Amino acid sequence: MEFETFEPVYESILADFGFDRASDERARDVLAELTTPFNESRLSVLDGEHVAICGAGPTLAADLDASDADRVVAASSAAAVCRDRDVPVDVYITDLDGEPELAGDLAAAGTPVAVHAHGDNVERVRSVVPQLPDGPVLPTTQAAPVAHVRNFGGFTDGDRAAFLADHAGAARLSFPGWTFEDPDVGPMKRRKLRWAARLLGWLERLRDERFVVLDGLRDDIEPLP
Ligand SMILES: Nc1ncnc2c1ncn2[C@@H]1O[C@H](COP(=O)(O)OP(=O)(O)OP(=O)(O)O)[C@@H](O)[C@H]1O
Ligand SMILES: Nc1nc2c(c(=O)[nH]1)N=C(CO)CN2
Repeated sequence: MEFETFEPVYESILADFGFDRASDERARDVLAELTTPFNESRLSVLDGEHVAICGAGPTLAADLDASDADRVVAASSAAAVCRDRDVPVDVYITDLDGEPELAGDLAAAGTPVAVHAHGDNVERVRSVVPQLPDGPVLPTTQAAPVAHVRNFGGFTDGDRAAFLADHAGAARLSFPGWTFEDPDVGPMKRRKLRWAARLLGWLERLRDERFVVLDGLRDDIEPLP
């Protein structure tokens, strides 16, 4: 997705959470300084494939057992569940919120790691990114892309994973480990998951696909943009 298409939605997210665009831009610029251009041919493993976009909800382990996807994109701590179940991760998406060792281990194994910088994680970007090998790191932003820092659309790690897989040509997306109405998440996470649902609703319309994970929710989520 082009940033011009995403920008009005980004502005609504900023307004809803009270996030500051200039802080996102500063974080993006720090990430640009700490990284080198990512060779996007590394994402071609997703092209034409049925890609599982793994979320960190409580059903992930069981959903993985039942999944017939060709490829796995793991969002944040979902990658730890994949690792524990010996499910290989093809692409890892993170804002470095969880275990920083996961990003290091996956990048060391050559797995593409999409590292996201935003206004509230710049210190983690500064401490973790210099430890990662250059080639597998795909730097991302939710603000306007600059230099080699990319924005494929999306907000939370999970829905950004879906927008990235879409960009990489995935033929079908499924969503193991996604629970939008999760009683165990706090109010902030709940709000973020609402946005994730809206963003996935937008993406399924753009792709002319129906994501089963949204069944029963569509009447309830405000359409974007
Ligand atoms: N019930 C759920 N609880 C947590 N994450 C979920 C759930 N359902 C889906 N997800 C997706 O899984 C992703 C990874 O979740 P995790 O809790 O590891 O992330 P996080 O680092 O806090 O993510 P984010 O910062 O993007 O909110 C989330 O970004 C979200 O898109
Ligand atoms: N500024 C800012 N941006 C974000 C944040 C956040 O907490 N602050 N959280 C995200 C996903 O959890 C994605 N983007």
